[in-house]
Amino acid sequence: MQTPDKEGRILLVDDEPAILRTFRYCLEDEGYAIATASSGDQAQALVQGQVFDLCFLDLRLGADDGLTVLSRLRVLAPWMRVVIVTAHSAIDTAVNAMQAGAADYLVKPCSPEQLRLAAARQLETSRMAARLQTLEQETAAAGADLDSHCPGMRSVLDTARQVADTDANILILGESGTGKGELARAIHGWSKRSKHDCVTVNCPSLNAELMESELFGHARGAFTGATENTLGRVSQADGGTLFLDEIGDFPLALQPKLLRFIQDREYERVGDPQTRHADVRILSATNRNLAEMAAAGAFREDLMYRLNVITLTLPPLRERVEDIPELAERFLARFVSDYGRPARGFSDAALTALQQHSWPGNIRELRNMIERASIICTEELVDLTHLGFDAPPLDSVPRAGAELSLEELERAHITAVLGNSETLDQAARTLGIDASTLYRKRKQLGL
Ligand SMILES: Nc1ncnc2c1ncn2[C@@H]1O[C@H](COP(=O)(O)OP(=O)(O)OP(=O)(O)O)[C@@H](O)[C@H]1O
Repeated sequence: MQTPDKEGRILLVDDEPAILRTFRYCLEDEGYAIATASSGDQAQALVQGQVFDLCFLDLRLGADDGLTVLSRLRVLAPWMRVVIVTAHSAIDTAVNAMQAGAADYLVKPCSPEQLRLAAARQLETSRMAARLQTLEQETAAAGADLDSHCPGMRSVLDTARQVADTDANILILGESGTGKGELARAIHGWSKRSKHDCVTVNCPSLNAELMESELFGHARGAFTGATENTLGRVSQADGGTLFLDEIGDFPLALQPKLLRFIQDREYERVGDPQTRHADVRILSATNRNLAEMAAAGAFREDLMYRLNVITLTLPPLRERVEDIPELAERFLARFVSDYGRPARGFSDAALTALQQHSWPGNIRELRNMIERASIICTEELVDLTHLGFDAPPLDSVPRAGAELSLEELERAHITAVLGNSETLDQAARTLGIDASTLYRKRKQLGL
C-alpha cells in the first residue's frame, strides 16, 4: 500500500475484481492510500499488519460470511470505520451490520461521487474523533499566550521557534508549572507537523506494563482485560508529535523499548510480534535532573542523550516579574467571563503583592490564585484579601478544626507529606492514594 499523503488509509474488501479496480481508481484519484483484499482472510491479514482508517466491505464475499468478517475486523481494528457495500436486495443485512458496528452502508451500484462522498464523510468523522482527545487536553489550557517581556524567556522562545520545524527531539526543562506543556504544544503548532496531532503522555500516571500498552498498543488477549486490539499513542501520533510529560518518571524497565523506538521509529504492540513503524517527533519535559538520575542509575543515559538533542530551560515565574501583571490580567479576564463575575482589574496593592510573591508553583499557582480570586471577589478590583495575601502566612501549619476549607487543609497536608517524602510513591503511600491520583491532585492544587 502506498502512503501518498496519509490523509486516509482505505481498505477495499470485495470478491469481484472489477469492483475493486473501479473503487481503487476512484479513491486513488482523491489521493487516498488504498489496499485491496478479495477475501475475509486477506482482509484480516492486512488489518493485522497495517493501520487503516476506513474499510469498504462487501458483505457477499464468496464462501466467507460478511457479518463474521465484519466482527473480526471490529475486534482487530476498533478504530477503523467500516462502510458496508451491499446490493439493494440485501438491505436487511446492511442494517444488521450497522448494529454490529458498521458506520454506514452504500447500495450497489453506486456512482463515483457517492463513493467519494462516503469516504470523505467517514474519514472526517474519524479525524474529528482523534482530534477530540487532543482538543480536550488543549481546552484546559486554552488561551495561553507565550509572549514575554522577560529577556530570558524571550530567548527560549526564539530558540524554540528556530528548532520547531526540524525533527530534532527537544527536552524542555523547568520547575513545575512554568509552562513546559504549553511550550511543547506551541512547538508542535509552529512545526510542519501541526496538521497532525500532538499526543501527550503523562509519564508518572502509569506503571511499566500499562505504560507499554498505552504507548505502543496491545493485541487482543495480550493480558487479562485486553478484549480488543488498541493502537497506542505512538500510532495515534504518526505524522505528528509525541509529548512525554514528566519524562523523569518514565518507568525504567520500559526505557529500552522507548530508546529503540526513538532510534529506529520501530516498535511492537504488546502481545503482537509484528514490527511497526511510526513517524513521530519526540518532545519531552521534566522538572527533575536527568543527568543526576542517570548517574544514580535511575534513568538511562543513552535515552537522555536521545531526548535532549535540543534543551530548552524555562525560567521560573519569580524571574519573570515583568510578565506577572499581564498574565494576571489575562487570567482574570478569562475567569470572570467563565464564571460571570464582576472583577475587572487589580488594586495597586494586589499587583505589587503579586510581583513580590515567590511563586513556588509558578504560572499554575498564579492561575489557580486568580481563579479563586475571580470567584470570591464581588467588587470591581481584586484586592489583597481576595488573593489570600493577608490571610495567615501560607507556611504556618494549618490544624484540623481551624478555620480552613477542606481544599486548604488538603493542600497543606499534601505539601507537608511531599516535603517529608523521598519519592512520589512514598508520598502516595503515606497519603493512602495511588500515584496517579497524587499526580492529578498536585496539578489541581498547583503544587
Ligand atoms: N504563557 C502562559 N499563559 C497562560 N497560561 C499559561 C502559560 N504558561 C502556562 N500556563 C498555564 O499554567 C499551567 C501550568 O502549565 P504547564 O502544565 O504547561 O506547566 P508545566 O511546566 O508543564 O508543569 P508540570 O511540570 O507540573 O507538568 C497550565 O494551566 C497552563 O495552561
